[in-house]
Amino acid sequence: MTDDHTLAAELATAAGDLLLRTRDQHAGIDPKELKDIGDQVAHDFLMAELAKARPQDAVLSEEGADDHARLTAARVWIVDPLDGTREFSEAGRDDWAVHVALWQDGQLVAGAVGRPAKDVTYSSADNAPAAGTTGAPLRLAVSRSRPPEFVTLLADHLGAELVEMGSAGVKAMSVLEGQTDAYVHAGGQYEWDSAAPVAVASAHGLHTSRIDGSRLVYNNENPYLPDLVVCRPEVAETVLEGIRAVNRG
Ligand SMILES: Nc1ncnc2c1ncn2[C@@H]1O[C@H](COP(=O)(O)O)[C@@H](OP(=O)(O)O)[C@H]1O
Ligand SMILES: [Mg+2]
Repeated sequence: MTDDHTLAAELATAAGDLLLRTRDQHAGIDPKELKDIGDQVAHDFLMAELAKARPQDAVLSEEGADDHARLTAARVWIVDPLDGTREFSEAGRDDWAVHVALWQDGQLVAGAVGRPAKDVTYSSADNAPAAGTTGAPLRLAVSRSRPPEFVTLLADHLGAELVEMGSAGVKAMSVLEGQTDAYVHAGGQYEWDSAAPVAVASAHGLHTSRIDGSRLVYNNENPYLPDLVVCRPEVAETVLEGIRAVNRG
């Protein structure tokens, strides 16, 4: 049987290929319609494949009805079939992703972030350390369409640069690639936005937490998980101290 890390990566890659084909087939249609089609085809694909490969497991998907059987299940796949939906709908953009994570007995145990337009899938099966950084100033990955004011204040406090891009997965993986030093988000998000990125980032030795430094906890009854930090371990204390300072005002 395919192991969980490999399955997550295979599914993220295959759903990503499907999304690339879907985007080509529907080139030129109304972006709103393209977003809906993308969300749906990737969701349907992942649900069908997980039902085949892991029929006993529960699934929490951004695009599916929430089946509360997951709350007593030992294993739950947490998936965002298309993260960075807005960017997917804009011709030529490559900052969108497919997220597939597995939660088991209280923690994330496997995950993959597919970045189809770049032909790359990041996986918890790999544990190579994150790529190096250039040092000062710190670079913070931030939403291009709705940067939280909190992160702008943090960048001011730290003397950091903001690097704008779409998708939570793409932002977290930019830390892994050494393109940024930290991804800090606050003000709203759901478990599917961060589960796979956090599983992959932590497998590669990056720091992952809530903005108050506490552990990110998944498979809660309410999947709202509004904030997170993914960063290089050597800057974690600086970033968390900066967050405390911004919160103190
Ligand atoms: N304030 C907020 N409330 C809820 N979800 C948010 C949010 N800010 C960002 N997100 C979600 O986080 C993902 C990355 O967003 P961004 O690129 O703006 O940082 C998006 O997922 P989806 O594309 O799956 O909807 C987006 O919906
Ligand atoms: Mg998302």
